[in-house]
Amino acid sequence: MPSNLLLPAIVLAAVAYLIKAFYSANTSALSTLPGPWYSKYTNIVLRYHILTGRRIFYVDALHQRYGGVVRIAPREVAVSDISGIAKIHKIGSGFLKSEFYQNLTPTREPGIFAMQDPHAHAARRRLFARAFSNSNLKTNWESEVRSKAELAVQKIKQDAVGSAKGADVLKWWTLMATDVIAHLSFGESFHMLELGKQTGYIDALQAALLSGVLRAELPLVHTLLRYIPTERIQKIVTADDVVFEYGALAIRNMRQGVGNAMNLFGQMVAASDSQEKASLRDEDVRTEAGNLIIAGSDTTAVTLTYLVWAVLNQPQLQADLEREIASLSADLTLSELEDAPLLNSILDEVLRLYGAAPGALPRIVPSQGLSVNGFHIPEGVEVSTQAYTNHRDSSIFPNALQFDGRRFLDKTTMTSQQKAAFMPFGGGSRVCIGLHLAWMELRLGAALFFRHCRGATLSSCMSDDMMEMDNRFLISPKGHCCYIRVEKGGQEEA
Ligand code: HEM
Repeated sequence: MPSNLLLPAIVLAAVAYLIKAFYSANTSALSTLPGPWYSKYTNIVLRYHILTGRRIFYVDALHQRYGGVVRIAPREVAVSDISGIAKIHKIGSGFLKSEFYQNLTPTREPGIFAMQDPHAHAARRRLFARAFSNSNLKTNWESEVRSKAELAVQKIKQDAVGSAKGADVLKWWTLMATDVIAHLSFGESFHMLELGKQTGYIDALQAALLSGVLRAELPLVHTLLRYIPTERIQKIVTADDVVFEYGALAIRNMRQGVGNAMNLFGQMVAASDSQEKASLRDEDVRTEAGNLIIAGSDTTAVTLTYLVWAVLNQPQLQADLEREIASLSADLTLSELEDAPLLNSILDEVLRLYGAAPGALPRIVPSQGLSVNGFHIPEGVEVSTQAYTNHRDSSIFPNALQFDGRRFLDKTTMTSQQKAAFMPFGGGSRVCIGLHLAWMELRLGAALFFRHCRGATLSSCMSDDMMEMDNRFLISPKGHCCYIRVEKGGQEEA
């Protein structure tokens, strides 16, 4: 082409592209959905908020402005309407998890968290269900969980008493929750609570997760990073391999383990028939062991951290909770904790406002489409719901933005709307499989803390700003810490 025609050709191509983009944006079946004008053309604004850790706030603000159904990107719709949420998450709805999950999880094969095929997922779920049932956890794992929670609180107390800065509860809850789920997955403790820091395997797991976020949100950047030969970058892009190799330990303990050395997979296999056994191959155990650690560590740790922070911000509530815990037996049995009214009400309230996974749970609309609020969303579009918005809806929860530790004291008064909106552990067939384990850790961690660290206060270095939520699928405090102090002599039981 003669060089004097090159520029006009480029301009013409650009104009044609813009006309096509404009045409398809305005004739698409989604063009009538409410939302900001740019969401018809680009996902760049949404991606910007995801990468800056502010997706939940951005989408929530769009719901406040545009209502319960909002187009947030050309092929993505956010739904906060309760009837829409029920349709998306109900069992057998046909709304499958989107590709997002597979990109996010750092393994070669999709594990239970990311699987899309409903039959394969249901089979894996059945296999896991026994091991994660409340009764199995109580019989086989309560003493491990309890001793780790006791050690975590002992470490918190050691750091908190008499020191100016105090103890970082986020650090100790993270080591506790990671030690718990690592022990269950691998069949032996990583002893991170004893070491006071995380192991190289957990470093690799976190790097693999970071690599997954990049793969999900910025695939081109992820590919290019492979060619940058610095040690730091290579650690991130090759972290998958470290995680995969380490999984061999889970396989060995599944086969050889007895008693405490047996892991959850060993228990699953022992309780399954030969067909089910065959469905759990060695590479699945590697995958699942890593995934369970990701799903079961920061989630519980962050929730416990916000619990301490929220309660310490309300001295009267703190005193009442400490009194309730002090009135229980020296053993703090699980059944006592399950029946402790204020403890459980506070935990529900923490899960409402600060549950660790309040963000988008993306699903793909099935062939019949989704009709909600008078709009029709066609097959193939990605729809997502976020508990952050529903849990803060004041037409559902009165004074929704206020942390009210007594809100759930009498759960028989919960309205059907409240029950439908309350989804800290997700819903339907993909509801959190670790929720009984989470509740065990939350109850034990909180009760032991408020028994042994009575009168704790937030350290003077803490500000509300540091506890603002950073949202990267899960939430975590922006300041990456939560320091508390206990006065000498003030920590003993009354
Ligand atoms: C307070 C703590 C926790 C919270 C708030 C939480 C929250 C959630 C949520 C919202 C989901 C649904 C995700 C979706 O639909 O996309 C989920 C799924 C899941 N969670 Fe948890 N979780 C917690 C603790 C745990 C623990 C301790 C484990 C350990 C095993 C765990 C393992 C899983 C797994 C494997 C899934 C995927 C289930 C499936 O797709 O079938 N979670 N969790």
